[in-house]
Amino acid sequence: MTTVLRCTDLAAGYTKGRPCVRGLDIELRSGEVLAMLGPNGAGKTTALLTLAALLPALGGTIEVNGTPLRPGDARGASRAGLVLVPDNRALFTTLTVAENLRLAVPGRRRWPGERDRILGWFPRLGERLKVAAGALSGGEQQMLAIGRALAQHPSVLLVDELSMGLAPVVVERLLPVMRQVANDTDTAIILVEQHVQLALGVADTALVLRHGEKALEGDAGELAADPQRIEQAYLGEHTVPGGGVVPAVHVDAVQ
Ligand SMILES: Nc1ncnc2c1ncn2[C@@H]1O[C@H](COP(=O)(O)OP(=O)(O)OP(=O)(O)O)[C@@H](O)[C@H]1O
Repeated sequence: MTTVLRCTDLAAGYTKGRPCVRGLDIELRSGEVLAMLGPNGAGKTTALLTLAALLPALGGTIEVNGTPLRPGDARGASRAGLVLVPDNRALFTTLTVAENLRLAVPGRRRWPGERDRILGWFPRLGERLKVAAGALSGGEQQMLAIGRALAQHPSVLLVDELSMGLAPVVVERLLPVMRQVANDTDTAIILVEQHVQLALGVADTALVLRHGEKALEGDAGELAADPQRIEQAYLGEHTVPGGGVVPAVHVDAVQ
């Protein structure tokens, strides 16, 4: 597997000189699924927006397939194959499912083939092609948002909180599809996710951001088997008299 995305010492944020993400290194190979985890406000969305160059990096470098991206060059990032599914899903709510998909398919690609490829991952959308996107359920809207992103044949797909507003049972069905997409297409995927165990169940690797810095990274399966490490990375740890280290909150508190 080749490295498709490499970011080194990335600093990201909204004000020059005041990064809210610092020193972030990521190396992602084709077909690899990375779960980016961390508590609210840790900087996950900021990191994704910066990788997609929708926010100019405040420091560090981002390379896609060995080519450096210019900070804030969103068009260049998209041409290089970085595609973001934002947490608001960014659909044309008054257009139908078919129209939303059609608009995402570059002209040179044949529409029916592309549509059928996407419906292969999301057959439910096939039953809803003539329905306005705004009338879909939350899960169907998420399928459509991901389908639109896949129509662009990304080499790196960045998915911000797939589970936002969805029932856990829907998330349980959707996350494995992301694994399937990575397997089928060799697309590398970064999943920003609050459902820690579900995300670890489909990812190859995981990292935890806390206060804008990487607090933990490793093999997803190993981390899934050791929830206390995740919990400590989320919540920090404090020492108790006698020198022991205890997590601040019980492991079940981390979804
Ligand atoms: N548009 C913005 N302008 C200024 N600061 C922002 C903006 N958006 C987010 N922030 C700040 O950046 C920091 C990181 O936020 P970010 O949304 O990246 O975290 P997150 O890990 O994605 O959190 P959540 O899980 O709640 O979405 C926070 O301190 C947040 O208040």
